[in-house]
Amino acid sequence: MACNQHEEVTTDKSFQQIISTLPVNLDDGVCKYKGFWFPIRLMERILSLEESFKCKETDVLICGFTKTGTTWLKSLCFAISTRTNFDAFTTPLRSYLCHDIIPFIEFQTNQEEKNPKKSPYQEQFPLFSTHLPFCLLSESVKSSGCKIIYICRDPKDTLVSLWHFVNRLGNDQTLDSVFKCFSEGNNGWGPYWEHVLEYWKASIEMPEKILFLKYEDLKNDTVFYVRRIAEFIGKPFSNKEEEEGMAEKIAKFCRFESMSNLEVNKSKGPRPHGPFEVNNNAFFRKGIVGDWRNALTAEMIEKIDEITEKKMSVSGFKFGASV
Ligand SMILES: Nc1ncnc2c1ncn2[C@@H]1O[C@H](COP(=O)(O)OS(=O)(=O)O)[C@@H](OP(=O)(O)O)[C@H]1O
Repeated sequence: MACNQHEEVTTDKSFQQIISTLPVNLDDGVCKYKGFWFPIRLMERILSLEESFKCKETDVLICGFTKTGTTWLKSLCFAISTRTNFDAFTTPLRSYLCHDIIPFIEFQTNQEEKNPKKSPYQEQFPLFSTHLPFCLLSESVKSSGCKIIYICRDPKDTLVSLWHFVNRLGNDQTLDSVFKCFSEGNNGWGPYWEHVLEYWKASIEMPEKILFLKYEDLKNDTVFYVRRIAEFIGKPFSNKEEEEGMAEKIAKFCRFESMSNLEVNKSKGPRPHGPFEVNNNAFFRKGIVGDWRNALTAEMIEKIDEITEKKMSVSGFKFGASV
């Protein structure tokens, strides 16, 4: 079976067989595979991608756990890749939600749709995205010269963002229940800490292949990271672009205040998003660092910090801004 950008995924009995053996949490609609939990409805697609997603040298895969800033990173990467002038990236970004320009590969459920739509921009600018953990990326992703850009975020902000998001989906869930699920690692694509650690370790082993970013760093100095991403994908800013202030223009256009105010991001939807239907504005809430202080209880903060310390301290990895 082939599953790449050009070929179609079909139902496979062996995938069904694997899925039937996986631990399942029916309350949350997730099953566990290779240490991570995934929505059952996406599992066949995920297995297929793991087996046969094909990458080219020129592809860039944008990766991140849910609610860590993938929408923002997509807009930045798209703008950086497509920039020839201001209109070249602002026109598409004014017309489409980033997730429609660069869809998550596991959300393209092409069992339902015979010919899954690939964004027209992907033909020209090979950007793809996924929430999948590093261990489930296909052999082709790992062995081809394709680049990976990963974003992570403070787990407390990720949790709070997730809680608001699930409520925007109409799943009336208390902070307590989302906290329990997140801290136990049972939510889709979780556990979060292992997700981050895998990419972090891989980025140290292969710095030329994986660029590891933090939401907080991007917030502190977006222009610096716009330049960093451009260099990483082999498209550094020319002297002329520097004189024109292109990196600054991209950072400014993609910042939360402008993206969340675009008509397409304010009012369009609902749209399919993996196993859910969601309005575009669900991807834009506050876009700040440290909002957990307004939501989490002292016990929750203590518990998340404790898990972070336990799981991350050996690696030397620290969440939050680098400086
Ligand atoms: N442009 C820009 N700049 C800064 N922050 C932004 C931006 N766009 C979205 N956001 C905030 O990112 C959070 C959503 O994360 P994701 O985009 O990864 O969500 S998703 O996984 O794609 O559903 C969510 O964070 P919270 O505001 O804390 O909920 C969004 O508001």
